[in-house]
Amino acid sequence: MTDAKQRAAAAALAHVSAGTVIGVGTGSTVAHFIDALPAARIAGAVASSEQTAARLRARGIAVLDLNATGTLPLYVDGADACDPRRRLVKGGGAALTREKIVAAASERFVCIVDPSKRVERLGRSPLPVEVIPMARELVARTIARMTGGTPVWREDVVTDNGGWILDVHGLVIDEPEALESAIDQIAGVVSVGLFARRPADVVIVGDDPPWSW
Ligand SMILES: O=C[C@H](O)[C@H](O)[C@H](O)COP(=O)(O)O
Repeated sequence: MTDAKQRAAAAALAHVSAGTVIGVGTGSTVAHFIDALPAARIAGAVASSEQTAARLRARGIAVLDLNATGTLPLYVDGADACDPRRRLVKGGGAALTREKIVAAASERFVCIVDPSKRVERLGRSPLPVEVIPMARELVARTIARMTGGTPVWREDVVTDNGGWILDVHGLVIDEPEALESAIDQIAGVVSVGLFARRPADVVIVGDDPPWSW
C-alpha cells in the first residue's frame, strides 16, 4: 500500500501553487505528501494536527495559525473511506476535528487515497466521533439508540483538543449528510468523522497510474 499512497501523494502536487499557504491533513498518505512538499515552494501550511505540524517543520515548511491566514486555496488530506460522491469517513488517526476545521476554511479539498479506501457505501470502516470526555457514555448511548451501531471507546487515545474518540461499528450509512447532522447535534459531541456536507472536491486514487474524479 505504501506505493499507492506515494503515487496519490505525488499526484496531489499538481494542485499546489508556489507561494500559496495550503492546509495539510493527517495520516500515512499525507506523510508522503509532506515529504514531497518542499519541491512545491509554498509560503507555508496550516496543519490539521500536531503530528503534521512537526513533520512540516522537519521538512522546512513554515506552520501558520489558521486565525492569521484567512481562507486557504487548497486542503490536501487522506481518508479512511470514500464513496462515489466523494463523501468521506475520516478520523482513523483521531485528527477529525481539526481536519474538518481546515477543510471548512479551504476553497478546494483534494483527497488522496490508496485503492482500498474506495467503497460503494460508507459504514464498512468504523465511524470516529470526538467527544468531550465527561459525555462519553451519554454520547455512546445516544448514538447506539439513534443508529443501531456499536460505539467503542478508543481508550488509548486523547486528541490534540483533549477529547476522546468513540468508533461506531456496524453502521449502514444510507444518508451520510443526515447522519452527520444528527450526530453533530448530540450534546458532548465535538465532531463526527463524516465529511458529507462538505465532501472532497477531487479524490486521487493511487493506482498505477493514479486517477481522479
Ligand atoms: O485522523 C486521521 C485522518 O482522518 C486520516 O486522514 C485518515 O485516517 C487516513 O489516514 P491514512 O492516510 O493513514 O490511511
